[in-house]
Amino acid sequence: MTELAFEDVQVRYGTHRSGLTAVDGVDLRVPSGSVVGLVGESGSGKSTLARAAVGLAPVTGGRVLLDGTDVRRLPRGRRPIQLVFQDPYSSLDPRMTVGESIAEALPREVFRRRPARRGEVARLLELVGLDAGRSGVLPGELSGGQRQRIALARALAARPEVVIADEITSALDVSVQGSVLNLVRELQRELGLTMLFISHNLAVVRYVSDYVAVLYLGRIVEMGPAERLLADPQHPYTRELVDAAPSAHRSLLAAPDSPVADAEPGDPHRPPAGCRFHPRCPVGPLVDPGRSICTTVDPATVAPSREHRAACHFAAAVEHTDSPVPNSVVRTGFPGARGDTLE
Ligand SMILES: Nc1ncnc2c1ncn2[C@@H]1O[C@H](COP(=O)(O)OP(=O)(O)OP(=O)(O)O)[C@@H](O)[C@H]1O
Repeated sequence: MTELAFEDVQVRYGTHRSGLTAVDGVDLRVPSGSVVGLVGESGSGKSTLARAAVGLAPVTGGRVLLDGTDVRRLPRGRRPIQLVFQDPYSSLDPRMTVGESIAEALPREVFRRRPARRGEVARLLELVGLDAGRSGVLPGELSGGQRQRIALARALAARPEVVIADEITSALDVSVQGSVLNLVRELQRELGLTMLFISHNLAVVRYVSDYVAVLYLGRIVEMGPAERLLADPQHPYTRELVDAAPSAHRSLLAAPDSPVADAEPGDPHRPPAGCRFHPRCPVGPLVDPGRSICTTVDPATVAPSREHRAACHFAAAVEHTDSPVPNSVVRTGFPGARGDTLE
């Protein structure tokens, strides 16, 4: 079992003058064997963070750590972090049979021995709920849900310690989303995987996650145990997401796969000064001009409790909107950032 940690990670695209900082100082820990759900609207940097973990996006600051070791220092040939994408076509070659695609991802010593290779492909197909006899079909002959199962099998073929699932059910019919999510949960538990599960759909995240982290304009604005955070969101942005999501009483499958908030998303090319959320915040200077601190001072994460934290000067005021005392006096890191613990 392995812990994944992002330590003050920054990802900047483009040049100094014309670029944008898609991920800006993210501290996030995915404890060994647990699922952290990462939510946030389109453009908040979710995929960029995922890609940074596997070297597909440029880490321009901070570090990504696997059990304390910078992923850039891992021995060559080791692929302990596997990324599964929304569109399985991006990871499956349409000209290769699904068996070939899975085999290709096996460790070299297994791939070289034909009987072992065959046996392993059959085992992986069964693991993801498909008939081992289907190894000869092409991805185009399969349904979207089946292709996503193949993509999962291919990711697992590499024997990862960490799986990052990036919107893996978003492109699927609502009718098959549930079965793929169930499979993901079963595999994660059975194999003891550490998982970062990315989705813009809060109902989906609620279903699979032990912890939830909320990303807004490249920054984590709140993190905590899933149940607690969703039942009692501290950051006004998280509250917006929770209010916009289908209620827990409604079926997951009935949940519309819609963005979690309707408001105009922030522009990462020109992030606002102070708190990045202040131009749309329902408890900030828009409603109370006395709260000008939000336009000038970037809020650190504040701690209603050790496990559950929000980066808001007036986090407590989300519930008690008359609270006059800025919470920004309490400055601490997120769970997992530099030695803090989630347990
Ligand atoms: N390769 C790239 N070059 C330049 N800018 C990029 C690149 N990839 C992403 N971006 C920009 O970085 C920001 C974050 O994008 P990212 O795809 O990480 O967000 P996201 O939260 O995953 O959104 P979505 O849910 O729409 O995929 C966006 O403004 C996006 O346009």
